Amino acid sequence: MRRKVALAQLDIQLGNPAENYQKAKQAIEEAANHHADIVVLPEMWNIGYALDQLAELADENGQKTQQFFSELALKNQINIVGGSVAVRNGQSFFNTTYVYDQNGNLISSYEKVHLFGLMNEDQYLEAGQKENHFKLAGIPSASFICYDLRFPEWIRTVARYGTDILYFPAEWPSKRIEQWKIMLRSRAIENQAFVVAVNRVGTDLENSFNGHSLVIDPLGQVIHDAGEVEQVSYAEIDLAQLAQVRGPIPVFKDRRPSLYH
Ligand SMILES: O=C(O)CCC(=O)C(=O)O
Repeated sequence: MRRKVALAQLDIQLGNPAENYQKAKQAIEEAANHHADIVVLPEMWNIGYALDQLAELADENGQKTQQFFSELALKNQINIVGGSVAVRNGQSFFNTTYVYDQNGNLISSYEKVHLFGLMNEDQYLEAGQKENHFKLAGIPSASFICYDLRFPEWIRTVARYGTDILYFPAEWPSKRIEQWKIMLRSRAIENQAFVVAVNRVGTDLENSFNGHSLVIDPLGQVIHDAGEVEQVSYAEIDLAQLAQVRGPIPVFKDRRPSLYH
């Protein structure tokens, strides 16, 4: 089984949802025109890290984003891993992913579990409490958000169900991009899964972002690097590779969870 994934490496406009929804719409339509099966967006694409404007700008109960994805997925017959958006729930704010199938149905959602203090998330956001495992385009998958990447025990907790693609939407700053690449490759190798990771480009008030959205195979080989410009780019995943990798080295079967703390 093969699947074509589209990586929407966007230049997110700080505190400008109108422009960002327009960019996301164009990217999803472009991916569909290129016959991608799945399109993936970056983290916090609706407003960027305008955390001090959450009260005015966060999406109330995620309603606007959910309607936006549902309509675009159905109209364009494309599966969407919707990066993440800033969402308001009552008095709390979350960094939330929505996943839609090509019929416009909400498949799952996820609230970022590990908040990144260096970008002040812990001062403004509530942390999520649950994992995000789902089947999309026929593929058992899981998604995380950016800083979650530094917690291999969290990734493994979700991946142990049998997960073929791990998605990582992010706003990962340029200055630590080598760590991004190394850790993404490690998560692919140790979980014997494909990794699809979508970062942003551009700048905000504090950081610059240089993309390098990646698709990595279960051996840890980078099969696609989106480079450093704003673009939608594509990679084909051959899921038959999973059995070839997992057969001779059955990592999940050989685990000794009773010894781990
Ligand atoms: O862990 C890092 O270095 C970057 C994390 C990050 O930027 C985020 O979680 O938004």
